[in-house]
Amino acid sequence: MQDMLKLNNVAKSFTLYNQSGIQIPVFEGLSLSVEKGECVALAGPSGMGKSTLMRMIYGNYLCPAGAIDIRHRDTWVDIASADPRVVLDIRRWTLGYISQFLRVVPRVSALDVVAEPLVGRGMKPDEAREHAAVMLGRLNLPESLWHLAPATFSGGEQQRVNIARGFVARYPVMLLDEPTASLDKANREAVLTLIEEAKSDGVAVVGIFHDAETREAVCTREFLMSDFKKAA
Ligand SMILES: Nc1ncnc2c1ncn2[C@@H]1O[C@H](COP(=O)(O)OP(=O)(O)OP(=O)(O)O)[C@@H](O)[C@H]1O
Repeated sequence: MQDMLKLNNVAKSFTLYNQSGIQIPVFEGLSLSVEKGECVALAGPSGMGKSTLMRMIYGNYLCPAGAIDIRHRDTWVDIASADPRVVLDIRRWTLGYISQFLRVVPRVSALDVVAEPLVGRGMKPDEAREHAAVMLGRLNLPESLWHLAPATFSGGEQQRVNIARGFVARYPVMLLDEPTASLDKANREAVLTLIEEAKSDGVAVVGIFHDAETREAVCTREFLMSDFKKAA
């Protein structure tokens, strides 16, 4: 199988500049490869750096040591050192990220929030909204909410808008940070089906799933973060 993501000797510490420059070591010497169709669960106790690693892969946190290589447009690109314009192109076409919380934009309807990744790829807005409607329907979001801005939605409703937005366009690599955290059983099942479909399409998935049942249902392998814990 083909590798899609390769982390090589990655390390991370935080420096708290407003608290006497205290250093918080997180992990070091971390290497991980993820192939097409795999779903790797980042596992390990709280505070081991699971969310931090996700944000580094997405390019939100700096990567001070090592490389984060992603297969983008059939060439390997190191996100850790890539030009910001290249990172944006990677996010548009190659790397999707479903965080725990929806970034709510005032006055933009749920339908348009979900359609946006497709519009960003050049699809006509009406056609993109049709795809968005299908995805919101699959995630059981009541049609009465589709034309409202998600700011007033419940936690579970916002999470489903976020998931619909993440799955409406196909990304060859996906990062999922607790995608089922606020969902009931029926909606969790809907999300698991979307993840299974992505895997069947060859998407390489990296996820954090605190719920063991969900993890066992979709993950092909666990990656234990505590093996790379950096000593204080
Ligand atoms: N922006 C930040 N600034 C300073 N320290 C941070 C920052 N983000 C995370 N940390 C620290 O890095 C460590 C790892 O945090 P992280 O949230 O990645 O852990 P986690 O394994 O995802 O935990 P959990 O399972 O509880 O969500 C923690 O000690 C945390 O305090």
